[in-house]
Amino acid sequence: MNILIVGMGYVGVTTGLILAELGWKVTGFDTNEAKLNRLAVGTLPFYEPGLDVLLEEHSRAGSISFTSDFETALREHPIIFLCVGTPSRPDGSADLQFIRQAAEQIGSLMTEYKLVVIKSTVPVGTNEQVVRWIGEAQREPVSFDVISNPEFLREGSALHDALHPDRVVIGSTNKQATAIITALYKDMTCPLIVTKPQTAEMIKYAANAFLATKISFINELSRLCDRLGVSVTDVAHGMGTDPRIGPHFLRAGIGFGGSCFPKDIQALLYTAKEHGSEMTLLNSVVAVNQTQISYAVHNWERTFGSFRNKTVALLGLSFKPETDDQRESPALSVLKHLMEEKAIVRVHDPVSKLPADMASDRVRQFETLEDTVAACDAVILCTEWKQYTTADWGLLKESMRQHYFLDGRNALDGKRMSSLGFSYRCLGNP
Ligand SMILES: NC(=O)C1=CN([C@@H]2O[C@H](COP(=O)(O)OP(=O)(O)OC[C@H]3O[C@@H](n4cnc5c(N)ncnc54)[C@H](O)[C@@H]3O)[C@@H](O)[C@H]2O)C=CC1
Ligand SMILES: O=C(O)[C@H]1O[C@H](OP(=O)(O)OP(=O)(O)OC[C@H]2O[C@@H](n3ccc(=O)[nH]c3=O)[C@H](O)[C@@H]2O)[C@H](O)[C@@H](O)[C@@H]1O
Repeated sequence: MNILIVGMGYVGVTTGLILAELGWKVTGFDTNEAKLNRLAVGTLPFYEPGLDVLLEEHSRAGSISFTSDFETALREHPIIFLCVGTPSRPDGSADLQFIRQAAEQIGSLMTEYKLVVIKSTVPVGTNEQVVRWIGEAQREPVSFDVISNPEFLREGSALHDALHPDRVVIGSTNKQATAIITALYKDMTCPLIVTKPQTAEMIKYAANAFLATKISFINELSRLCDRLGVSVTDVAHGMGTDPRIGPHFLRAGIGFGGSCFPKDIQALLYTAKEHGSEMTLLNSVVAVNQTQISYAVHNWERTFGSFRNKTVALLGLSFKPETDDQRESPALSVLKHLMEEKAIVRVHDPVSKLPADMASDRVRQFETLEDTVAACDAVILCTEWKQYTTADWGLLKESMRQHYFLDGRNALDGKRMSSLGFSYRCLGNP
């Protein structure tokens, strides 16, 4: 079966490569020609471990290719996956303009049956809306189906997550469409959950909202742990061994960021408001996350003093390790705070670049960890890249002016750092 993927971002490229890996012939389309050109020569437009190898392999084998000719591609592919972005509008609602564009283009150009699969994260009711958009754009009636197939991969481990998902969710009311998508995923060993499109759409938002809730829960608890002299890491371990709670997403730190949790929570809250439903808990999840960075910074200031005119090494720019994605990155919020406080900031990230509008003679990015920490008064760890957690801090400390280590991800062993001579502070671990 030939599959056309519309939208060559993190999800589109990963989905395309996974489907190629499952044995299907895939073509990628994007309105951004520069992205297509890069992909066509085997270069990923973003950093994601392992995908480059698959891209090279499947490009060489001819199982994946890229095109900017949508009309021809549509003719040659019976199945179309929509993987375009669904960013937040200023009011928090999901902006469906890219979904609509793609749907109308499909409708206006299709001349025979198509199965449209919505992989993007979209609010409940979008599946029916896409059916209307395609139908209205058709020049003459041609049959088609639209099914929902939300994606649950994480950036940084996209390849593993997409190849070994915990479940595949399919929102479909049509037997023929369900049979086609089931055949596509026949080699996946995980449970296949077939449900109504609206339920599939809600499952995606519910999963992200619940994961974010776990993070805000542990972050709020970490503030109390700080006051009580209790280690939140030990508490998370103790509670996480209960299988009803689980050990994941209980790492306290400077909060969640990324292209999805913040926007998806806002979209769910907007849907709730639209339907007159109050989501008190989810509003609090947002509130905790929004105040977590200022909590962390003020906590550190109590140990370190004011950041004014101090030289600080800020480690990590991306919203989590193993990605170059800086969307809603807590690291950038910490950096903004340090800039407001007139600190001198030496920035490092293994793959992510300092945004040009944040660079100045007081804020510079350095290539190596050694250069970054040299003559610094404090290190602030914002993103727990392995390079930072496994570094030889005993050696790095030698070149620092003062020896404060402020760990925004509770990623290092506090006892060990103290034994190396650091004044080590993290969150919820007094
Ligand atoms: N990034 C992630 O880890 C995950 C994202 N999602 C969801 O998947 C969707 C895509 O997310 P990302 O891949 O991160 O987005 P992205 O922003 O990396 O990529 C979106 C791509 O769509 C392209 N595009 C926009 N309009 C188009 C059109 N009409 N035709 C063709 N291409 C078009 C853009 O040029 C861009 O390359 C979103 O709804 C997101 O919420 C779901 C699970 C994981
Ligand atoms: O819809 C999406 O886009 C995706 O959103 C998240 O994936 P992602 O945002 O890539 O990364 P996560 O590993 O979930 O981390 C999100 C944020 O939470 C933070 N986090 C995570 C876990 C934790 O215990 N504590 C914590 O602060 C991370 O540092 C990061 O800033 C979900 O985990 C995916 O299942 C989902 O598909």
